[in-house]
Amino acid sequence: MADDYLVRIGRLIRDARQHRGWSQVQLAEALGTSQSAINRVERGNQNISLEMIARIGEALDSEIVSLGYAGPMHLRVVGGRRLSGSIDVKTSKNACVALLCASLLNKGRTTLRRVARIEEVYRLLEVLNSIGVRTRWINDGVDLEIVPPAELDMASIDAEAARRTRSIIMFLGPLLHRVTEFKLPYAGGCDLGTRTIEPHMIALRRFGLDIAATEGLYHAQVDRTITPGRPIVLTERGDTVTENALLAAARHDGVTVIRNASSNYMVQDLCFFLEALGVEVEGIGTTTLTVHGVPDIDVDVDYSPSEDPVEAMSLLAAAVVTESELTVRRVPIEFLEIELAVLEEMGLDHDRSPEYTADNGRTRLVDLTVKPSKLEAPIDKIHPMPFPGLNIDNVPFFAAIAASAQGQTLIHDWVYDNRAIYLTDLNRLGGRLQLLDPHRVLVDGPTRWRAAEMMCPPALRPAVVVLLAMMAAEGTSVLRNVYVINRGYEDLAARLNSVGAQIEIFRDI
Ligand SMILES: CC(=O)N[C@H]1[C@@H](OP(=O)(O)OP(=O)(O)OC[C@H]2O[C@@H](n3ccc(=O)[nH]c3=O)[C@H](O)[C@@H]2O)O[C@H](CO)[C@@H](O)[C@@H]1O
Ligand SMILES: C=C(OP(=O)(O)O)C(=O)O
Repeated sequence: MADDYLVRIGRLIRDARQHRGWSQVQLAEALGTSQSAINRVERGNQNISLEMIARIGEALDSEIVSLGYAGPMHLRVVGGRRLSGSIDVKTSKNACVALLCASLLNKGRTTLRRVARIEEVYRLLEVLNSIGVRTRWINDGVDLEIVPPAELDMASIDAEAARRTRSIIMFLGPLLHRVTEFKLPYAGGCDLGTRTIEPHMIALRRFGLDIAATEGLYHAQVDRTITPGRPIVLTERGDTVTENALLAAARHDGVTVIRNASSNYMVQDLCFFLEALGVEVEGIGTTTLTVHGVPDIDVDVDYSPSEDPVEAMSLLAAAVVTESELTVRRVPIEFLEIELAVLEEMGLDHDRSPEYTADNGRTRLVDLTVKPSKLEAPIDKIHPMPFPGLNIDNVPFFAAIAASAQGQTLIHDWVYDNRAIYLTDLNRLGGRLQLLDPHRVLVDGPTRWRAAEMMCPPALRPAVVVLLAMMAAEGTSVLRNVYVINRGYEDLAARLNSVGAQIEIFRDI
């Protein structure tokens, strides 16, 4: 029995080490011991003290053993502090998840640079690992290396991890080229109301994919005699549906035309990656994409996803609500132009550096310095549109910004059934937001924010908006259960602390 525990603890340590991207030698050096000792520990052949487990956990920045269930993460925010200095935008959640799915197209090794270390990525890695894909963090845990097996083990899929993310839906496009029959758990994710997958089904049917949904599973069957032929016209200009169609087209032996395609940032990043795989894509950045498929992709590819415009917007909003001067570096400006035009009309004072190129060699970046400004409510309503409109995921940040402005702002989030409703959580912090209907919120500003203790709304962007308001509120606030924030932001608390915030992470015992 004791031996069994040693083996299990050894396995946990090995996983945590690999997750960190360390070799046994590196861990041994950090602990002042030998590689052979680490090897014995990982194989369960070494009695190990609690003190040693704690030291290993510390070295690997990972809690190896917790008492019972490791409780949810909470944040304690001491608000009213001004931010200052500069902060870098990380790579985007939405491109990273698409690229992880896209790695299934490739028989060779895929290396993705500076992948966001976020829960959404971790869930997809768990799923990939469970079906036999080897992944490891390299270069001090910064980059990710992905090597698919010759045959995928779909029967062993980690259904629990899969159900926690909607992005799993993007396995369909690549998988239809690898397996003729498979089961995939229903796509999950934030609670934003109904999110149909019908447009995905309609697009992928053209590649012979037939899906029956029963008992929490999509039962997929592929008829390889069916090929797209005439152009695929998407019924919605959605981001992931466009990506799924691209992923299916990438290995289709022929030319596929996709119309009403999203030209949003993550789609562009995926197109650049497909080009690196040798798949020619015409029309990148437009709503008609022409894909010259390559049936057999076997290359060692190295790609750097670009920076996240939604994280850039979040950081910019943090500066606005805390009335700070803050430089947000590596802002993908093309995907934030409309937001900035609206903010400029509201009176936001900011400087932009000359443009420079992201590591993908394509996306244009700037450094943006936001200055404390007297904001006025915009005359027109704030509402999203598919790119190049105001980004759907940036809309919630306008609720916090509007609350800082003088006057009334109408926010119309037509996209999601539930998301606008969560914005009224800001009222617990002194906001004056009136829900006109499930999609429209009238925000009265300016706001004298006050501290509060509350549960995180179960939706990523509204949750971050609440956190920003807590940063603006004098006193100590508590935000409970922040998994949804960690789903999309890497080390947000620590990074905000690095520019002057005071946010402490704590957990229930
Ligand atoms: C992993 C990823 O990339 N996620 C993004 C992606 O999700 P994803 O592409 O999965 O978004 P959905 O397909 O759920 O679309 C979002 C909502 O918009 C509606 N809709 C969309 C397009 C359209 O032309 N008409 C229309 O009505 C859909 O019915 C749905 O209710 O796009 C969303 C909308 O930009 C973003 O919030 C998500 O962050
Ligand atoms: C809704 C979002 O993403 P997802 O598609 O991952 O739920 C988001 O990023 O705000």
